[in-house]
Amino acid sequence: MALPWIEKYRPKSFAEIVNQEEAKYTLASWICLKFRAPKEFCTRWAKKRDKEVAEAKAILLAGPPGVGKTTLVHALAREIRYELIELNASDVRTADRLRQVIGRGLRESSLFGFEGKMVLFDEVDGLHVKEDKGGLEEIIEIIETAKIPIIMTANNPYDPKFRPLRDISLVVNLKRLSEEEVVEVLRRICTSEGAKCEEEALRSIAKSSMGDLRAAINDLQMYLSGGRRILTLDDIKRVGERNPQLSMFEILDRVYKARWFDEARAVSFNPSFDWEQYFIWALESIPVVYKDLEIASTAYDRLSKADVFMGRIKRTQEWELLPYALELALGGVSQIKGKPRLPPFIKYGFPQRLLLLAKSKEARRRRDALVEYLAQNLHASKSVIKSEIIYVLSALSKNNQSIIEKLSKALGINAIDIKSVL
Ligand SMILES: Nc1ncnc2c1ncn2[C@@H]1O[C@H](COP(=O)(O)OP(=O)(O)OP(=O)(O)O)[C@@H](O)[C@H]1O
Repeated sequence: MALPWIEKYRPKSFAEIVNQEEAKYTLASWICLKFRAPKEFCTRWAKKRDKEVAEAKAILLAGPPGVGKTTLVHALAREIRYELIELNASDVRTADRLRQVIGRGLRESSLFGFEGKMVLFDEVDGLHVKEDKGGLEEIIEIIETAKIPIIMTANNPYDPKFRPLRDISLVVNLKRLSEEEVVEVLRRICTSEGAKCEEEALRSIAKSSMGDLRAAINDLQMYLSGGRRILTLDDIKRVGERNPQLSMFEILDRVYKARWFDEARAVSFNPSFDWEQYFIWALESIPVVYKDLEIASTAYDRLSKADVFMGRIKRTQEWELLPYALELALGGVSQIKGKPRLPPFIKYGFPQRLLLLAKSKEARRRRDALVEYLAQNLHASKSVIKSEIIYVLSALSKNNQSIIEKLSKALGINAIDIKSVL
């Protein structure tokens, strides 16, 4: 099963993480000063004695995408043999949910001889402070009271709304990787994949990645997909200097017309590949491409299985399942026994579901404004407004035009538009 290379080559130890020495020293020092950690690890990495490190209640790793924030925390957990409880913004959506997940993680005893537990809040800047009611406060509360290491990551923690989080944490900045460092990692991957990669080709990939190692590794895997063993600068020029940002029409075309499984699968390495969009488009394009009912139903079956995997990955963060989901959704939809020869030009339609959403966008915006206004003024949650109040209001306003006029005035939206969403 082909694992994405960013997972296959994810560093397992501190030493394997390229650059980021400052971050490694700070993180290790904090752990060694405040928690239990193996002596050899502390001797090697805990080089800081600053007061601010010793006093930090939590660590906030900040830096651009793909420079090793998440990898650093995973490697740390492994080095000190701690079990990692990993949370992302969707787990933190409400304080209750967060308490539930953390509580369960901390209550359950560790198997496999872990020495302790630690928590990673990945991408805390993905929290929508306003909607994620109580999520931020709850993280702060957990940090204040926790007896275990709590580490967060963020691309941009400098937004004023995260001020309270910054105030109780030590912000550790990770550096953007240099072109040279990116080339070095790519070169190592080429060697272990048994591929001959021209130095200039790797340099070109590194240059366009702008220090994002994840993007660079994904690009390399895309260029070497389908079992290719040689990569030259010409190959890269042919495909396009920067990764081709494929439109959804091109993505579908590549999937359906792929000659072999890996070729279809390679579409996912394209930086513009968006799983959720692909799903919507594939769902509607299957009957356009496969006229034969049996073939179409096999394709649907595989797509739906992929969706089950994706749902499970989102819920449980079991990323090891990702290759299975992608292979079913791409290779599985593309390579079906008895599939007829496809015509050179297929008219993929723009999905009806997306069209409908686009058409109703303005109406939804007005409705959202109304819901927001009512929620604030009636001190009720948005879901109560949507499920109950709106209907009452709609019924009342039928015989009482003044309600509409008052709302129209308060919201600055004309009365006809208000009426249309009630
Ligand atoms: N400093 C590094 N050394 C070696 N490999 C790295 C480094 N940074 C990133 N990588 C590679 O890139 C992949 C992505 O890295 P990681 O998930 O840690 O990025 P990140 O900084 O957390 O990015 P994001 O903010 O987008 O989540 C890793 O699986 C690893 O293969």
